[in-house]
Amino acid sequence: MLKAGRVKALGAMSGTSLDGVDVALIETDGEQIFGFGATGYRPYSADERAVLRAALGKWPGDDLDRARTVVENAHVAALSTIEGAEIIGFHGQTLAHDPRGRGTHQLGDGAVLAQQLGLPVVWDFRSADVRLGGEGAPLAPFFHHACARYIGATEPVSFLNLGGVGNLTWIDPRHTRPEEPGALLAFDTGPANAPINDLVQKRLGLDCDHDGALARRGRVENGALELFLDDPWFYRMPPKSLDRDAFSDMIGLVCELSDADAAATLTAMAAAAVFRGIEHCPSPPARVLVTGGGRRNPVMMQMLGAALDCPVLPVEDVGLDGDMLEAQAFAYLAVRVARGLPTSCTATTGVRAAVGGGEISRPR
Ligand SMILES: Nc1ncnc2c1ncn2[C@@H]1O[C@H](COP(=O)(O)OP(=O)(O)OP(=O)(O)O)[C@@H](O)[C@H]1O
Ligand SMILES: CC(=O)N[C@H]1[C@@H]2OC[C@@H](O2)[C@@H](O)[C@@H]1O[C@H](C)C(=O)O
Repeated sequence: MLKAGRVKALGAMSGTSLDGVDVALIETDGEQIFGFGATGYRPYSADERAVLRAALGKWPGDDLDRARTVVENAHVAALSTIEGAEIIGFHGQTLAHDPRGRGTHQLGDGAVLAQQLGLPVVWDFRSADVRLGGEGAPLAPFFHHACARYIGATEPVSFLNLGGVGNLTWIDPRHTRPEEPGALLAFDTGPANAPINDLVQKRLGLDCDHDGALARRGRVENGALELFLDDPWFYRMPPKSLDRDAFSDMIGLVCELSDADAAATLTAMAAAAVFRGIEHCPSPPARVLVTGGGRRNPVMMQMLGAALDCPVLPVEDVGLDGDMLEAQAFAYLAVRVARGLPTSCTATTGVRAAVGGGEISRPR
């Protein structure tokens, strides 16, 4: 049993951009955040990344031995650099996500980590939600609610994560519990950095359009942008979630364009997807707080700022760490699971009733 009151929880996240493992310590009772602690990052080597990339789209039962070893070893290496944790939240590496079909698949065995690290590990956060009819994603929204209260927000605010995929959480912080009706609305907005990374990787051998350098020199092709926004995804009501590669053929929309115009157009698509998403919110947020790697792309941030009617700010402006928010989220959610508190609800994943997702493995 986890001791009552505040605990130090360590979270680990390996996101859809396959860059590496983020780890972060937080102090929480599963409801309130009391403070943030040490953080760490363990990048995947080029070889490891290639193994993971080759495993994308695979399901349990497929041959995943090499990829599993990469994920588990990188997590043990990252997590063992941080001392003082009483419990670990381990997200794993999403390989496939098809909540209305085959389910959702995060690679990595929490029991192996518990054994190697000597601590209880909460993992497989998404499956229970999917079994109850939910999207299984996004799961950070309950943590975003706690963050909104931690920063003292008093009116509706949104958190926007710009990772490989984008996801948005609208929060009314006047509700004390995240599962209360009216407290939250959350959903994936659409593709964010993944198509830009794929484009510059394929054409130029680069990892990303660093600082938006390429997009800054390009011109947005409005015809391609309009075709993109015609996708039925944008007319679907939230909650809704995406697989990393769900929009991978959008690169086809920019294949005739120059490198700079293609990058500018894909960046505009990521921003327009957010703009469309905000229209689903119950009321306009007073500010949009941006987390994830996309907040470092000034072109994407400028496009968002121009399209939205409220300040669009990196989460650092309110004292949070935009590189670590997802790792912190899974630390927070681990404590909620251990305490029997829900981690998602109808407004965040469409699940039939609020549910606590996650399996707990203890060292033998
Ligand atoms: N300086 C920068 N300029 C432009 N883009 C950047 C910069 N820094 C990071 N990025 C983009 O952010 C991406 C990483 O974002 P992040 O770490 O939030 O993704 P993730 O957590 O793997 O994804 P997800 O949240 O979808 O699981 C990089 O792959 C890159 O595309
Ligand atoms: C299935 C899956 O891993 N989804 C990720 C992905 O990356 C961003 C977006 O799509 C979000 O829905 C989710 O991650 C964050 C951490 C979440 O669950 O909130």
